[in-house]
Amino acid sequence: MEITARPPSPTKKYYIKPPPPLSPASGMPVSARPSSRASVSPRPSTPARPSSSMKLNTAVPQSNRTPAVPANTPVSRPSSPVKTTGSTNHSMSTSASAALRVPDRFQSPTKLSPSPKHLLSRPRSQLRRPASVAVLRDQSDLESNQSPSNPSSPRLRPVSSLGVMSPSQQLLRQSASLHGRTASVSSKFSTDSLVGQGNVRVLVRARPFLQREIDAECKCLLSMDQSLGTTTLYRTDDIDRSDDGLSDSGTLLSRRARDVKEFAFDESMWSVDRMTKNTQFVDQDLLYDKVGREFLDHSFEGYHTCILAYGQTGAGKSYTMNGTDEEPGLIPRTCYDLFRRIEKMTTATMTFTVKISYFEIYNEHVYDLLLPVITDPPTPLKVRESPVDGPYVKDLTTHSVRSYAEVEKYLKLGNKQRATAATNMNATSSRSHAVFTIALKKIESDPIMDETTEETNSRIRFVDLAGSERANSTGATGTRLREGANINKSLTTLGRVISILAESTLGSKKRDVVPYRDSTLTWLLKDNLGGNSKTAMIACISPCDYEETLSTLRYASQAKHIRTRAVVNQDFISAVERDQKLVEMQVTINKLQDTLAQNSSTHKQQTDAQVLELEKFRKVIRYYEDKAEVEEAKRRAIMQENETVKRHNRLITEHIKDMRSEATESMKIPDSYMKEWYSIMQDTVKFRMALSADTSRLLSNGRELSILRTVQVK
Ligand SMILES: Nc1ncnc2c1ncn2[C@@H]1O[C@H](COP(=O)(O)OP(=O)(O)OP(=O)(O)O)[C@@H](O)[C@H]1O
Repeated sequence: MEITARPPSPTKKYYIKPPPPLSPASGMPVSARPSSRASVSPRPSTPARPSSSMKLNTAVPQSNRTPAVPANTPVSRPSSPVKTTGSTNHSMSTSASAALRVPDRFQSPTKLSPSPKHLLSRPRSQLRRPASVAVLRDQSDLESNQSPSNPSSPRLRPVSSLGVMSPSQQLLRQSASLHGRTASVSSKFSTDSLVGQGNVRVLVRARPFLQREIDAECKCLLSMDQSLGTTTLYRTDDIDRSDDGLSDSGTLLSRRARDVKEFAFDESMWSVDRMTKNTQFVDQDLLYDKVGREFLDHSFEGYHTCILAYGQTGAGKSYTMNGTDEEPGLIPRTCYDLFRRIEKMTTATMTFTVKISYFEIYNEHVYDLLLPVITDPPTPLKVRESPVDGPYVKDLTTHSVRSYAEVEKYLKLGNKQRATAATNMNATSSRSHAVFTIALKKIESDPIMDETTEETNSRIRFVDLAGSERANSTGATGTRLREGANINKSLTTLGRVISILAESTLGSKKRDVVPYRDSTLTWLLKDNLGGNSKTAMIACISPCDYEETLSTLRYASQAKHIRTRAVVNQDFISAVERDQKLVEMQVTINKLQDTLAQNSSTHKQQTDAQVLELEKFRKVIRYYEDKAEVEEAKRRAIMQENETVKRHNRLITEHIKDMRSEATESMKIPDSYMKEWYSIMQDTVKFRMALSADTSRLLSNGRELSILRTVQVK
């Protein structure tokens, strides 16, 4: 497991391959970066490098390859997320020998339906891709993909089979032709693919009826014209439609014409039922052909890509992106195809590394879905902005993967950890926006023949948005209600971002600030919505919910006006610069080693001093410990002595008691003596009393006598 490093410093010097000079179809500058980022100086004009896959088959002479950039023309690349250095220790080359482990269900067509054939079953000869897209087209590739059930004819009906078109359909066709987008699907956006800038591709997919809708006898409110990419929505099924949806005159008849809404998209994909006449049923396989394969092509060309699934809750977003075990969706199919191509393209001079990450935005907080152990409660991650790479999730884990089986393991883990809950509308409703990212790095170098090392970094992003919902439809209360409010808030911000970006594309004079920062979702998708990315939105709709479907279609309709400017994220390093870089890196390594060695010697000295100090302390402690022991011994001796003295005292006390009692015993006076003594005492008292009486008589006599004498003297 790896932790994403902070994006590299913007001061790094890179050489950027210049875009092809002009698009032959549009005459527009090819791969032009937005003017705000125009500080990038282009490399000296060189012929466009042939795509790698083309090289595989056509053996382009090395001398024809892009010449080395002179070492004195470095340019700084302010906005490209391409890294020629940094986190190389994490990267892992996927060599030809690396086993591409294919799960059983992809290996045996008889076992389970999603066999390789199932995943990639459409013959490449039938694929409707822009001419510019380079793909493997060798014979084995074609053979391995030949579908027996569908040997030659694409499942598209010819335009001529549509009959007479309604005026609005004709208008749509005219307008499409005016913009160079004819009904021929194969020509759609080829120009955009060449120049790397173009509108967000918008595809609409209508899902089948769910059991509860069948039980409620809901009626289908949709029809599609796939050749024009139009989707028509009716308020009720109260329309006069013949089997093919057209009246005798060929026009759609509605009694409530004002409630019929018609929208044109790049693709309108019918997945409602296989029985609808003149309508091609879009299963997971065909869906991958329509959008997944082409976007993977772009990734191999070096473009950042993003596919978003938008729609009402229960409209089929998760089914479209992830699918089921039996019917894998866009993400597993893309990953499977990715490793299949890597296996074929890896050579001694061309290697690939693949890293993945998966996070969700739940209640406006970002959570890593690929952490093996999630804390309870889970820790939200912070969103930071780098001047080079724009907004990114700090500390999000990225995982190097070498086979589809490894990706599948991570996907399962992530999907298991994603917040889902049952609502009235969907038994497994996603309560968060999930973003699965594949970082693909292609390194081409031929040390013998070629002077340059070419590095192409592209990012494939799949965004499964949480469903827009009305609280009364979902029956949400409490936590679900709060989740729903947050979901709606971020989707509303996404809507505002889309609307402002669309207005600016349509040349509105009003220059509103795009409120990317108003929600975590739009902030993290900033580049995909209005910057360096080829982006597709798949609007998933229910066949029988007028209001929600209308709102989704309006949303999607605005999104198709957004224009992004994707550039090939490619860097060239000349042999001289590469060597210089190696020398620089070696110098840095040496410096670091010196610092480490210095640090360790200083550290050793410090440690020795500390050890001495510690020893001193230990000695002091030992001294005090010894002292304490002696004191303790003394204390114990005194205690013992004390005890002995106490015992001694007790004995003496007892002895004294004995002696006293003995003495008392020996000093006892016989009763006769006592009686005698008593009578003597009584006599004594009597005598005293008599004496006292006599004395007082004598005294009174004496007083009388003295009075007499006094009188006598006088
Ligand atoms: N194209 C389809 N073919 C067959 N079944 C489909 C299709 N689209 C959707 N479903 C089914 O419809 C149900 C709802 O689809 P899903 O869970 O993908 O909706 P959601 O838009 O992701 O909803 P939420 O936003 O609530 O997560 C699922 O049972 C799914 O299998």
